[in-house]
Amino acid sequence: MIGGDLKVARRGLMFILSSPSGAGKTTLAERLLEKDDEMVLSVSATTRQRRPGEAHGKDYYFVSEEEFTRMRDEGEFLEWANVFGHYYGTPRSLVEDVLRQGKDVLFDIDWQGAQQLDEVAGEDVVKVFILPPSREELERRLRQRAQDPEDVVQRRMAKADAEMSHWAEYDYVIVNYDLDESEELLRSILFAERLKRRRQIGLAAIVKEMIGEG
Ligand SMILES: Nc1ncnc2c1ncn2[C@@H]1O[C@H](COP(=O)(O)OP(=O)(O)OP(=O)(O)O)[C@@H](O)[C@H]1O
Ligand SMILES: Nc1nc2c(ncn2[C@@H]2O[C@H](COP(=O)(O)O)[C@@H](O)[C@H]2O)c(=O)[nH]1
Repeated sequence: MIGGDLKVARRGLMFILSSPSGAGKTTLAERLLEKDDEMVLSVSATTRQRRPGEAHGKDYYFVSEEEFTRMRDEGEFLEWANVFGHYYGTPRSLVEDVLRQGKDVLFDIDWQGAQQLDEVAGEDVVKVFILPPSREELERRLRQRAQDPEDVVQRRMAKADAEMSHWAEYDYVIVNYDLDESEELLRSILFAERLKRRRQIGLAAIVKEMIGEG
């Protein structure tokens, strides 16, 4: 995408979106992916129930607790956490494959996962926190999504403060007032991060060819 066909070889990055449930990160992730062929979504495994419209292998790998435990114990996850009473984990293999191709991986994970990826992948990680405009708007969005029963909505609202208290651990923070504006801001962050000198590993060879060795 950047540089058209004549691309400078670059190191792929790990682009993490976190937010309290309902702030809009899944919607923003879908929008980012729609127009970007250099980024691939990390599809997590989870033990939670499938929501209407969700597909196995696209939104999540829906697995039993036994299967999740087996995957965890065999080291198949790059990170994993218990969120809202269910297990969620990032399968290692896709992430490693995509990064090896010099492409980026997009993660929709909570603060616990973001901390773990930071520990294992440090320099390759870019963390963005999405805040809702207000608590009232967060609750409205959770309800209008109309995919969770009332007790689940209540539980997620009760956990929103705990998730939001981690905002300062992130590199960037976007208050998601308007989807179009937030999408544009996210894309700006992504493009700037791709252009960081240390990620453009093909630059040295290009410059060497232009100016010679000395
Ligand atoms: N800026 C916005 N203005 C109005 N509605 C929005 C905005 N952003 C997202 N929404 C809506 O809010 C609802 C929740 O969004 P979404 O499912 O993307 O949240 P999420 O952060 O991924 O939640 P979860 O962590 O539970 O997966 C959706 O119905 C979405 O269309
Ligand atoms: N640490 C991880 N958190 C994850 C992962 N996959 C999703 N999540 C987070 O869980 C909550 C709830 O998601 P929902 O789809 O049930 O609404 C949300 O904050 C996700 O970001 C994961 O692999 N690891």
